[in-house]
Amino acid sequence: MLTVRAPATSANLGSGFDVFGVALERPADVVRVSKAERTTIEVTGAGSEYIPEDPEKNTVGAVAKALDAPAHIEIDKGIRPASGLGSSAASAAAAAVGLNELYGRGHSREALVPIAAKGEAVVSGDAHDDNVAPSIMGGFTIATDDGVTQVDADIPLVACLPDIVVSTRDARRVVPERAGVDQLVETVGNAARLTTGMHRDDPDLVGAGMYDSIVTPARAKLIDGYAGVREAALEAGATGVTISGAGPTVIAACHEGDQRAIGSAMIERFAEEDVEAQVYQTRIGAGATVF
Ligand SMILES: Nc1ncnc2c1ncn2[C@@H]1O[C@H](COP(=O)(O)OP(=O)(O)OP(=O)(O)O)[C@@H](O)[C@H]1O
Ligand SMILES: N[C@@H](CCO)C(=O)O
Repeated sequence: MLTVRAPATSANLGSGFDVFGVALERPADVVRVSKAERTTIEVTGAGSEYIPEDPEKNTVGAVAKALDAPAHIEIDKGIRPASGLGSSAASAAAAAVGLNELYGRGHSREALVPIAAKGEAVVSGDAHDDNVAPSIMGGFTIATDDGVTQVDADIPLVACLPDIVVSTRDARRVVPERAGVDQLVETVGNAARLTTGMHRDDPDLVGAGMYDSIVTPARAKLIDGYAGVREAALEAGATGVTISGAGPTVIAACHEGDQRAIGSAMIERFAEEDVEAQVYQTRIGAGATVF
């Protein structure tokens, strides 16, 4: 038997829709895999009552199939589903890393990314890699059709998860089909600033690069109180704030020592909308770890 801890992730970071992602130091899923004749799945932990154990419907089932690695897979969820924190991707990433090792398949971490993404296709209809890439490889990742570029980065973050459910499938329906040239120019500039900020471990540059005027405003309508929470986080010292993945988590970049004040401000602002929320004081962290 093998045990793997795979971290939550924050995809998009505003200017990098479907491309950028970061691994978060916490929360995480813990997945145990043991060889079996056929794949069976057991799920416990956060939101487990909403997660199917049928291998055709759980992200880890698709991964076991792709690796031709039937197994009994126990998933202990530390990441609530439909959170915008890459919950379904973390399980898929953990299964890919664990089954690859258990069956000695010999794939590199980068080669496991498209395999884990097959799990994402099961739940969102699309095999995007921007959550599985950082969950497997750690740090800041740039996932394109040509592969993944990974940068080790260290930026303090605050992830505020409100008690609202937004499924990736629904959040993808509101993404605008077109953008103007002005918006594209602005987005390229912000994405470049964010990438440079990651290389320099510079929270100001990363925060400034998190601004996006194309996808985020359309999705903000699915999160009660988003504009006020963003404003409150910025007033409390955040260097940038955006929607994490497809939402509803709101993610803020900041300087060391500012996380507590920012987290409290975000929770208080959600409370004014009668929305309960929880905060993770976190930072960019490592990828899946085998025990
Ligand atoms: N192992 C799994 N862990 C979590 N959710 C799963 C898993 N397998 C299948 N699902 C299903 O996936 C859906 C949640 O995935 P979704 O992509 O909407 O959210 P997310 O993974 O938290 O967020 P995001 O991709 O926006 O960061 C739920 O319907 C859940 O039942
Ligand atoms: N890039 C994806 C991440 C969610 O899985 C989205 O925003 O729809």
